[in-house]
Amino acid sequence: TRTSKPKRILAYVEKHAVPGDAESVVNAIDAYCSRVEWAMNVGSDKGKILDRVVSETDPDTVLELGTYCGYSTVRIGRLLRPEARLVTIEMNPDNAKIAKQIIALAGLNSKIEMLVGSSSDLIPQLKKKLDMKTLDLVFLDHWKIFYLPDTRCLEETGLLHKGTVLLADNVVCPGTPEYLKYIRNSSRYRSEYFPSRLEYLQVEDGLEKSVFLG
Ligand SMILES: O=C(NCCNC(=O)c1cc(-c2ccc(F)cc2)cc(O)c1O)c1cc(O)ncn1
Ligand SMILES: [Mg+2]
Repeated sequence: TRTSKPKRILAYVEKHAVPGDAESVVNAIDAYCSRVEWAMNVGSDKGKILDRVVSETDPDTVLELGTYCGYSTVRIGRLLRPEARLVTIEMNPDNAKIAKQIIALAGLNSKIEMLVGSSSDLIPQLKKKLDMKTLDLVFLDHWKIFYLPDTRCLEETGLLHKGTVLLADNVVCPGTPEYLKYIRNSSRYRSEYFPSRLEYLQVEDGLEKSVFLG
């Protein structure tokens, strides 16, 4: 069947990355998306901020909302300790299929579990499905209108603990106004904005880091 952008990204990664070398997978996707065709990966500028937050948090359990091709999944997974676990939720089954192959090529299958479906359906199941005690880090990068309802759901399902870090992509572009308004005005979070650039472009964007205070 006709190729899709995720399929073209996978083909490029298969050709240019070193199997088992997660860093080379990240670099291959960045090379393709900066030279050939733009794609909605968090990218290398915001990716460096993501790397710093992941390293400082040193999480045992991570939830990613919005896998797409698995760029940030691999970017986060490559920094996790062997016993740490990352669950990533992707709504689009075609994207999930590509992401699974990219995650496998990066050699990160043992740390990463992908769930395909809507975050609002799957978050309530996380607690029992994966014996998830609580989450140390949540990376929000799916549909921007879902950031707030899914954060409320995470609170209500008891998946957040004192110190859980929420890191939200695209709070400027495309923008997540309702989420920002809630999280910056809530006494249950301490938030900080990290200004950056939209992936592969000169447009402003940034990440919002919010620590749950319990
Ligand atoms: O997660 C689902 N889509 C990707 C979300 N991500 C984005 O939309 C996204 C968009 C942009 C972007 C920025 C500027 C621009 F001009 C166009 C797009 C950048 C990013 O960094 C993103 O992350 C999804 C959930 C669902 O329920 N059904 C189907 N798809
Ligand atoms: Mg994004």
